[in-house]
Amino acid sequence: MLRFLTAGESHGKGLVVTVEGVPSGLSVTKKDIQNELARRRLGYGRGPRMRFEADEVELLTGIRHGRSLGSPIAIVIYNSEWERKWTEEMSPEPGIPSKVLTKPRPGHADLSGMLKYGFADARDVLERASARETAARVAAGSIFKLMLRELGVEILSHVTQIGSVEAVLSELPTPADLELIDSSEVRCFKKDVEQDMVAEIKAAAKVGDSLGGAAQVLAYGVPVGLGSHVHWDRKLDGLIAQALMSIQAVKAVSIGDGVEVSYKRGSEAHDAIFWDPVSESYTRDTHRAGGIEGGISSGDLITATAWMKPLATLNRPSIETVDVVSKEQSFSFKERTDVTAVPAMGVVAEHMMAYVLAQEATRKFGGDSMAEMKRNLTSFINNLGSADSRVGEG
Ligand SMILES: Cc1cc2nc3c(=O)[nH]c(=O)nc-3n(C[C@H](O)[C@H](O)[C@H](O)COP(=O)(O)O)c2cc1C
Ligand SMILES: C=C(O[C@@H]1CC(C(=O)O)=C[C@@H](OP(=O)(O)O)[C@H]1O)C(=O)O
Repeated sequence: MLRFLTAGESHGKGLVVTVEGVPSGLSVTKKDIQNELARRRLGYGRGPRMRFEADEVELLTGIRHGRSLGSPIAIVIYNSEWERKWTEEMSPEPGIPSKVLTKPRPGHADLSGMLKYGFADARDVLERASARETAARVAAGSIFKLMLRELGVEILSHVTQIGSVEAVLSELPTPADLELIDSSEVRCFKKDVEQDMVAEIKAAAKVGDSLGGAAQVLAYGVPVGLGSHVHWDRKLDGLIAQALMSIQAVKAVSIGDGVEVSYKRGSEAHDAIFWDPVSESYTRDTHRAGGIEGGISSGDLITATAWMKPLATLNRPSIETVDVVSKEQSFSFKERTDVTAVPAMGVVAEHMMAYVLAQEATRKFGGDSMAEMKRNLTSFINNLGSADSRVGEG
């Protein structure tokens, strides 16, 4: 089964990710991974770190001469600041930190993590809770995207909301629009809204505040049949929701028209089915269900939206908290922070969607090599509708 595991602290030496179950023969280069990591650093409103963080990648195992071997792939992403600033504070050697953080930040994992793991220093929690970890997810996800591309699937994302500014689209972006989206300061497909979003971020930054928002992920070319209706934990919509919700600060996820569809009547809420004699396949001219019915991909465009809360750390005296030693009412310690990270969250969401789809594709089409997996997919597609020969008889 395809799976991945990340390790690493935000200000440690680096992040590590191990990816297991990638078939042999997939073309993977360091450049492919670096390109996706560079996309994650995009977005107006990020803090100072994204200006110097280089996400330096090292491919340790599982890839030889640019192709996967079918063995576990291990990747390291070095943290650019480690050598300069963090060798003492984050040292694995026995010792005492020079600064102990005793005023947990509301909205972060600090206090719950300290209580759960028995720490008196919030840094013991925040280093791992930080969304720095999403760089490792994107490194893994870039491999899943390459796998999916071989199967004809392309995934993209775009920002649909920052703070109170929404981008209402008449047409959804396609993979051909990805470059245009990435060239937007806020990764917004609607150019006339982009400047309003930037203005909203500037206004929040000016008063030391933060913003949330939303990004939509679209997966084109997903074949029918990923996920399953037979068990609750195999439903594709459930798997996507979990993957996107696991991204730091994401607080809501919808599939297709999601919340919006609940306001409609049934007659207006579903995607009618048509037969296209040219392509000899079923088609839909609306995408309300987000490409998933009964937990199974329908062959239609998959869409999901993730909503992010306004970031909890502020560039001004923060939200009230308690000092865990003195128990005195206080303000949380100050950490470097982004004003908003919605554009980056969209990129991370793409890669988490890629994980779910690649994992389900592996489950459905199997194979130890990419060639075998592609043969299995082609055979499945070519035989669609012919599985039960009794249909149409009697
Ligand atoms: C790409 C990205 C960057 C983030 N940057 C910050 C940040 O600079 N400051 C902050 O307070 N939270 C930031 N967050 C959110 C926190 O990591 C998150 O709120 C925290 O770990 C608590 O998790 P929860 O909000 O999911 O409960 C970021 C999240 C993402 C996805
Ligand atoms: C490091 C990243 O994001 C970080 C996520 C983050 C948080 O609290 O989640 C807080 C900030 O950390 P720092 O204090 O090191 O600047 C962000 O920069 C990254 O995305 O690579």
